[in-house]
Amino acid sequence: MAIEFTKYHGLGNDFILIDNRSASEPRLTPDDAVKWCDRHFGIGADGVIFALPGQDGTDYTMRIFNNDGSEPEMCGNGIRCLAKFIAELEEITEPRSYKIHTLGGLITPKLEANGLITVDMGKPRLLAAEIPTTLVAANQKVVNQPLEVAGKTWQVTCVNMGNPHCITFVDDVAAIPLETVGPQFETHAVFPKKINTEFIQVVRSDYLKMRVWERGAGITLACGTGACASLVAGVLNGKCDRRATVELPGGLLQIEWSEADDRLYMTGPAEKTFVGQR
Ligand SMILES: N[C@@H](CCC[C@H](N)C(=O)O)C(=O)O
Repeated sequence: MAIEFTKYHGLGNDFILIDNRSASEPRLTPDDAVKWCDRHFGIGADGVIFALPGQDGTDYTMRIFNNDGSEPEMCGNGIRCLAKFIAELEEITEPRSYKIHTLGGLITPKLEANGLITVDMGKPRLLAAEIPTTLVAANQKVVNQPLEVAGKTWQVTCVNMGNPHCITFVDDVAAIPLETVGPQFETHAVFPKKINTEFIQVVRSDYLKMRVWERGAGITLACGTGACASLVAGVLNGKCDRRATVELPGGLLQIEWSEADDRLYMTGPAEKTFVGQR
């Protein structure tokens, strides 16, 4: 039987959204997701997102498969798309927020009157399992660790925003050969769960330029969790303010790491592109 879907994107980071409210397991397998996401033989997307019933007192559960079929814990651009998708399913037009259960914890997107979505992304974790313990043990520093990749030593800071990120500050993001170094970061032996990799150019203390190689999806036009993780890395390295604009190839995100509650707040758009069935 054909399954209905809606295609959304958050700054060009694009997803197939599926109404999965009637079942607690995703309606597609990871193999299906690979086929659906194929840009030549399928619908084409960076991932497939399922709106499932809530659990532990939440309104909904979000599950997501990357376009290689792997399942990440969280997705920042995806959860903005999910908020718009469920508002449409519920026929809600006024501002409201949703409590969403994810594998990365409770996340709360809020639909604003201006059409943007502000997401309470929770607190960053710095000493998560994803931070290579070999590196931490080497000099007991959490930020700015040396890491050998592609024959070069990079200074990296690893931040977990539900999913793991490895951030490097560079002078010129345009000069980074993402297609070649990205996969080598992603599959580096020190990251047993693989990793998302962000390269950040500090334009001003309140304006960062970012390019990303995503775990399980490769080069994407934007990454919300990556933008949050990068701002945290920037603050910890004394390179940026706690509130900054992050410029991605697909557009701008506003990110704040609140001093008051230690939580990250991400504001950006989500747009519906088309509906279909397959
Ligand atoms: N694009 C996303 C992150 C999607 C998951 C990522 N590829 C992973 O495997 O962790 C975002 O906007 O956060």
